[in-house]
Amino acid sequence: MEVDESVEEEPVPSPVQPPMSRDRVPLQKSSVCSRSYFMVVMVFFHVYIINVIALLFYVHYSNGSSRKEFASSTQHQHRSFDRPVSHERFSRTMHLPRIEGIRVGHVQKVSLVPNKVHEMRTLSLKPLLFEIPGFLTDEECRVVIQLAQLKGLMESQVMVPEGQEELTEQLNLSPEEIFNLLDLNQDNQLQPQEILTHSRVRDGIWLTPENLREIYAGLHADSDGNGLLSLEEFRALSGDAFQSFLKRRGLKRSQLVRNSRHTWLYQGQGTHHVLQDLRKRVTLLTRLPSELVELSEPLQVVRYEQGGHYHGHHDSGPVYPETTCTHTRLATNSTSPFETSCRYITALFYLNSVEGGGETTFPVADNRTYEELSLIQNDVDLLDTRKNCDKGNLRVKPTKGTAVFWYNYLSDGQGWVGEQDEYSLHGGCVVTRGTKWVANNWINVDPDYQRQARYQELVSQQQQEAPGEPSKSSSSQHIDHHVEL
Ligand SMILES: O=C(O)CCC(=O)C(=O)O
Ligand SMILES: [Fe+2]
Repeated sequence: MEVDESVEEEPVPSPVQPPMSRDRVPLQKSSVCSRSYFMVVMVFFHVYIINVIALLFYVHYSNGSSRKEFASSTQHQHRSFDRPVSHERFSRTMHLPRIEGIRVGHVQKVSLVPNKVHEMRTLSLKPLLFEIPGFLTDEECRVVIQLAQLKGLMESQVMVPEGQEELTEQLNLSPEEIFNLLDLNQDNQLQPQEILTHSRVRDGIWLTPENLREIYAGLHADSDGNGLLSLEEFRALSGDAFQSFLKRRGLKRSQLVRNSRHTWLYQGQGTHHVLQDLRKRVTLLTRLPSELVELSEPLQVVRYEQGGHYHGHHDSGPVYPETTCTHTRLATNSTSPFETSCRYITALFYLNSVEGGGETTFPVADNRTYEELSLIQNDVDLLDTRKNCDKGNLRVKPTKGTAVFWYNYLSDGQGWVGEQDEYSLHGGCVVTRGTKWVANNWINVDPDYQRQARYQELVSQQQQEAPGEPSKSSSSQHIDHHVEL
């Protein structure tokens, strides 16, 4: 390419050049060079300074976060469990695998014990629910039942709940305020569903729509007879009118949410090998990290007599921003009123084959929609396992040695716990003949990753500080602070 050098050396003044340009002192070549040189040096100097600062930040923060890796059990920090730990961020190093259901009826082979292959059948996709026949041997069922009997079982639900009147008195609520609390859909009327839900949740008393009609009639509560309570009608009732009416009428165990006895069996080191084996098998089955399973609640063994039942419920509560989990409470120093047992998975074992009834019902499994208030209708209350088990979508027959397991939460799409799966609603149908023995293994995971991580880190530190001692943070707190659902 040819270059017209004359143009370079003697620029032709342009007619549109600003007048000032002519007056400029022509720059010497050497001064142009030194100016450019200065600019380049300055740019390099700034880039260098910025790099050094960035490097210092990187070193500072990367040291910090590597210390805070999830369950960094190799590191020994001299921090006791009682000392508060806060403002830590744990990088996401743990993911929760979720077993694929594929489709209802799909069977997958799983290897859980040497020389045996189990078949795992998908029972529903909403909730994700599986059945594994022969999960326990007959001998293992016998051992678990005998250990529970040896330990002793207690009533799963007390007849008279305490402390409710005190709360009402302390808060000094007006009838309007109580009415508003009960009016879930805020339509200024109390539907039977609203009263029934309240009674079941608050007192654990299972009123039926017929019971309610009987109470209204006995107390002359529904003066216009439309089946609803207006604020005026509600005001006319005294604060504990319902409770006093029920007390006068007498309360039977069959009118409670749950009519069974239960006990808890630890599954850690030093316990019967069958209990430890079961826990290992649950880890293999769920494919969850073993530390999660080990830090979960002990095994709950339940006995239903003839006539026993457990009405429809969720094993775990919904996730609100204020929700805290019982199992991670010690690690978070929280005193939230929204505390629940965060049970990611329920593994339920049938320890005997029941002669009559006693199925586990999943009334809305694989339903297209879920609407809480429409579960209770005047003619059919799908939550009632004494009356309406035959009307639900899915029932599992209790067969000795069979396990069922399901997810109580959906995934958050990033390998952690997401929203509660409302379709996991279930209950134990009334036992019409014989006795029913089951055991629950719940796997606790906090939907808040940071809280779960902090909890596990604290437990691992505690174990390093006092090796061999049972962790104050794990099984024992499930017993001490267990929230009955
Ligand atoms: O007894 C059953 O079939 C269900 C038990 C149950 O849901 C529970 O114990 O939470
Ligand atoms: Fe349950």
